[in-house]
Order: sequence, then C-alpha cells, then structure tokens
Amino acid sequence: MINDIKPLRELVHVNLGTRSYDIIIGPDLLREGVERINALLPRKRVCIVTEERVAALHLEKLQSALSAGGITSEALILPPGESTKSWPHLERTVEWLIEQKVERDDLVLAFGGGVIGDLAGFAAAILRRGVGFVQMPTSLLAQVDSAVGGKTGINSTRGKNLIGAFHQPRLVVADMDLLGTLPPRDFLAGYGEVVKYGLLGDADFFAWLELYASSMATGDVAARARAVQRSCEMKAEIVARDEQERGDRALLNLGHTFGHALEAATGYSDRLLHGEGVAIGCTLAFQLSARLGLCSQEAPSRVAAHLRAMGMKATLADIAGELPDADGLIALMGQDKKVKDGQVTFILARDIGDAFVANGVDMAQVSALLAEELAARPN
Ligand SMILES: NC(=O)c1ccc[n+]([C@@H]2O[C@H](COP(=O)([O-])OP(=O)(O)OC[C@H]3O[C@@H](n4cnc5c(N)ncnc54)[C@H](O)[C@@H]3O)[C@@H](O)[C@H]2O)c1
Ligand SMILES: O=C(O)C(=O)C[C@@H](O)[C@H](O)[C@H](O)COP(=O)(O)O
Ligand SMILES: [Zn+2]
Repeated sequence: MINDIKPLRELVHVNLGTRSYDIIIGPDLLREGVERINALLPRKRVCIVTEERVAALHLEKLQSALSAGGITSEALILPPGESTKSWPHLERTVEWLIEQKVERDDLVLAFGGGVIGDLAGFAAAILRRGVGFVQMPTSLLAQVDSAVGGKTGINSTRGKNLIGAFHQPRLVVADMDLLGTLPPRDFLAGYGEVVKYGLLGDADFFAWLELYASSMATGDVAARARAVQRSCEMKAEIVARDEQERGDRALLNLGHTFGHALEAATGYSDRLLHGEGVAIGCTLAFQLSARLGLCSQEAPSRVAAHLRAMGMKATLADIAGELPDADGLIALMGQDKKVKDGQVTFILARDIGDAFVANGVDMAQVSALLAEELAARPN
C-alpha cells in the first residue's frame, strides 16, 4: 500500500542550460531548503513575499530556519486570493523590494500558493531588469505546477495572466509538510492540475490517480509526494524542450482555454478557483474531442467520473450563479494567449494520456457543446 511507504526526499532537475535548477520534493525540507538557498546567496539576506494566511501559519518557522542558517530576512505580507495578482499589488511589491534595496544578486523568496509565486516571480523579473528568485510553494497547485517553469505574471480585467514574463526561479523547495494546513477546497483545486498531467500525457499516472487520489486528499503524504514528483517530472520535461511555449508547452494548457474563460466570467472570485476551472475545462476539452470524433465517448465520461469521485466540480452545471451564453464564453476565449491569427487554439485529446495542440477547430462545434452544457445547468 502506498500509505505504508515513507516518502523520501526526491529531486527533479529542470534542464535549461544556464537557467537550470532543482526542484526538491519531500517532507521536512526546511533545513535543506535553507542550506540550498544559502549556497545561492552572495550576501546572507532574503526578501520574502508572502500573504496573510500562509504568514499566519508558517512564516515564523521559515524566518527562524533562515536565521538559524545565518540568513536575515524581511517579509512583505500581501492579502490572499486571486485579486492580489493585479497592478496595485505588483506596484506595492516592486516598490517594497526597491525600498529593501534588493540587488541583482539577491534572492526574492516567493512563499505561498500560485498567486504569490506568479506575482513575486514577475516582480523579480522586472525589478532592475531581473533579480533572482526562489519558489517555496505552499499549496498543492503551486508544488505541482505554478512554481515550476518560469511563467510569472498578473491578470488584466480583460483576461488571465495577460501581463507577465518568463523568468525561471533559481530553486524550488516543495515541502510536503506545508500541505497539512491547506483547506480541502484548495487541495482539490490543486488536484485539478495533477489530473491534467495524467490526461495530457501519462495514462498510467491517470489510472494510478483513479486508485490513490482519494488517499492523497485525506492526507497520505507518500501518495502526495509521488503525485507532486510525477507532475514536476512531466512539467520539467516539457518546459526543457519548449521553455517559451512556441510549440508543445501549450499541452500544459489542457483545460485552460475553457478554464480561463470561466474564471474571467466568474470575476476571478471564490465562485471558481483556477484549478476548479481547469478541471471543468479538462472535461470540456475531452467532450469536444469526442464530439469531433477524435476520442471515444467513454473518455470524457471517465474524466468527469473521476472528478466527481473526488468531490470536485466536473461540468458547467457545478458552477453556481449566472454564466454568459456560449457566444459570451467564446468571446472571452478571444484573449487567450494561444490565439493565432484571431483563431482560438485548443488542447484536444485522442485518448486519456494523449493530448495534442489543435488549431483551426470548428467553432460551431465549440458553440454547440457549450450551448448544450449551459442548457443542462439547473435553473
Ligand atoms: N505560473 C504557472 O505556471 C501557473 C500554473 C498554474 C496556476 N498558476 C496560477 O496559480 C494561481 C492559483 O494558485 P493556488 O491555487 O495556489 O492559489 P492561491 O495562491 O490563492 O492559494 C490558494 C489558497 O490556499 C491558501 N494557502 C496556500 N498555502 C497554504 C497553506 N500551506 N496552508 C493554508 N492555506 C494555504 C491561500 O491563502 C489561498 O487562500 C492562479 O492565479 C493561477 O493562474 C500559475
Ligand atoms: O506552465 C504552463 O505552461 C502552463 O500552461 C501551466 C498552467 O497550469 C498555468 O495555469 C499557466 O499559468 C497558464 O498559462 P497561460 O499562458 O495560459 O496564462
Ligand atoms: Zn493552470
């Protein structure tokens, strides 16, 4: 049984030439994390960017460990939530880092979920035309996805992550112990991105998740560590071959063409978390693939069944409140970063574990699918 296995410390390398770095994964990583940060620092001082919920639970311990390792630290504590990924908080963060006289050889420490990682990473990318940063992800979503690969940025009211830069971290420290305090809804939202990896490129991993993901949700640290490791391996491999999404890095966007439109439609609010939008978006991507005759009818049913078994949102019917009509959702997709020549790009699938990047998709089929799914929502 997976839950009898003590999780070990694992290491995944992101191979990007001079911008290469390690992801360390495991329980009880504070000491090793601090040692590795120390090795990267010419002067023994870091500026931590974090947010209120994470700070209340974990900041003191982090600062004590840094201090025990001979590193002084200052912390900026921002409000939690998606709305922090915005111009005002970016400005506040950059100005604070300037006030702290952060130099190019210093490190900014992003200590939080995907919101803090994306915002602090972007602040580091633009400050003095680029200072170094380290990701210490505290949510499942950030450990399996956002802390890795160097996509940093903030949202525009017109679309998700529309302002940003590619800026790779120098190190990622994914300490499993931090996940112990994550609320169940946020854990499951992060799980949406884990499922995505199985669906896009590893059918065996998806089958493993069908067996073990429920024990992950109830606290099985070994199962969590394995899922984080496999997700990071897959992301590292894709990012190493296409760092700036000129080609098949877009596979990591499975579920996101729909998901980002749904997040915009729900105002980047608690109505729909990013990972929840991705999970629903994955079901829609498989439904569209089946409708286009690319995969079997069973594939989307299997995706939705697994999400439901995990207690997750699986279809548009699971989003409470008003949604735009099909044309409205398609209009929101028009701001997607994968749009080429005015045409929306989708990530579709031939089967579970076999996704591909699809251009020139018949938008009448997309519209018909969305109209059917919207009509199936309870009034
Ligand atoms: N850059 C990328 O490649 C990439 C990839 C995926 C997602 N993202 C972005 O990541 C964001 C979503 O990330 P997220 O789900 O981590 O959201 P988040 O940062 O808002 O964290 C989710 C919630 O969990 C809380 N939290 C975080 N760690 C905690 C802990 N250890 N204990 C208790 N509470 C904790 C936060 O306060 C928040 O309420 C979105 O903005 C999304 O666009 C970026
Ligand atoms: O790293 C990537 O590449 C991804 O697409 C990962 C996604 O999970 C993530 O949500 C990313 O921020 C979306 O990228 P975007 O370019 O569509 O904003
Ligand atoms: Zn995502």
